[in-house]
Amino acid sequence: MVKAKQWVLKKQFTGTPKSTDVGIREINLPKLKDGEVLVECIAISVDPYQRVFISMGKLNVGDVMYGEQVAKVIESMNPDFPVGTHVTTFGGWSSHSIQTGDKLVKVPEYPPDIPVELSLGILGMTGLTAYYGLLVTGELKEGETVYVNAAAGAVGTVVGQIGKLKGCKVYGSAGTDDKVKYLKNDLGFDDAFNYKKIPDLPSLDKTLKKMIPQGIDVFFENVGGGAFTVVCANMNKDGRIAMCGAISSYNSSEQYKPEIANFSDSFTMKNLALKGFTGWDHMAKDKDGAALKEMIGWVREGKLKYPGHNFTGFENTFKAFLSLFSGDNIGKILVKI
Ligand SMILES: NC(=O)C1=CN([C@@H]2O[C@H](COP(=O)(O)OP(=O)(O)OC[C@H]3O[C@@H](n4cnc5c(N)ncnc54)[C@H](OP(=O)(O)O)[C@@H]3O)[C@@H](O)[C@H]2O)C=CC1
Ligand SMILES: CCCCCC(=O)/C=C/[C@@H]1[C@@H](C/C=C\CCCC(=O)O)[C@@H](O)C[C@H]1O
Repeated sequence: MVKAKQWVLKKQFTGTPKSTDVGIREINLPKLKDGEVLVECIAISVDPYQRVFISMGKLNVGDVMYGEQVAKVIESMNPDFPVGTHVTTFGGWSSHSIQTGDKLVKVPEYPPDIPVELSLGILGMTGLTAYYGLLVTGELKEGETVYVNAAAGAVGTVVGQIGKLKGCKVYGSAGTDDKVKYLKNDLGFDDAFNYKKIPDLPSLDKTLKKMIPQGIDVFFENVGGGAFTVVCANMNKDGRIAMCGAISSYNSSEQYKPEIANFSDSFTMKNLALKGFTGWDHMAKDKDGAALKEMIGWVREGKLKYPGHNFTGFENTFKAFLSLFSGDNIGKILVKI
């Protein structure tokens, strides 16, 4: 009999999640039935949407925390997924789980120098969100100017690098001086700033005007809040906003803040386009995985770096999750089991 460790929701989150809102339990998993496999988790992905799922009421108290993991098949009653197969699956924050074939995606046969964990980051949901958001939703063209916030994160680091690969000017903001240095010195951003050092929205406007005098063509929005209006005011005619997320609101219970001012000045007069998207929807439409193939090629050729921070040990999953909101780390955050 195999025991599985699971993180479960003990109390619906209000504000920043607390350690008392979740807990670890151990359960005995039943024997496999035909078509099922037993997977052992290699790494768990912690992602901001997992916080939003709680606000949306998608999880009940007692449910296993939702999320994607990369795992290895260790017992199989499904010939399509023999023992040893590496898969990604929404197995949640669990050490072991029983899955059916329709809930599993085989990790592609990567070259030996590419670790399977990248299927949760640059070669998975966050990397592909950057790719599709910038190139498909944002319709980025060579020579244009991109601005991305949360730029030193899992999605932001990839947005900036793809922007540079496409021959564009790339600017970003992040919450520490070390992150800003990393963006400029290691990832090739043309410039970046620490938004925590900007005292108010008029100062943000001045910063953007000085740093990006040519104006922004594609705004890759990860953060939301009052800065949104200011960035839009610094966009060029026919600019596109790829609305990826709004992490600044995820721990807030205020639902309707009147934050969009000067709507007509920016949107009507400059013909701006605002489009939301999920990486997930784009992936489902990209049937032959053309984006993933291109990303694997760029990683192999050393054209894309994949910074990340690994927490070690199942018991550190919640700590890893909280670090998304405190902004302590650069790149994709994973928990290695
Ligand atoms: N549409 C889609 O399909 C997807 C959307 N997303 C969205 O993309 C965004 C980034 O996700 P991801 O790359 O995984 O996460 P990150 O790796 O970027 O981690 C989150 C970062 O957000 C910043 N942050 C946290 N709280 C705040 C705040 N209150 N104000 C400003 N910045 C904050 C922190 O960096 P800093 O130091 O800069 O503050 C932190 O490091 C999120 O909004 C997420 O929901 C992600 C994946 C898919
Ligand atoms: C749930 C809002 C999250 C905000 C943006 C974000 O981080 C998106 C990430 C997606 C994520 C969630 C996708 C869909 C939510 C469905 C809600 C519903 O009504 O069922 C995940 O699927 C991968 C990312 O593409």
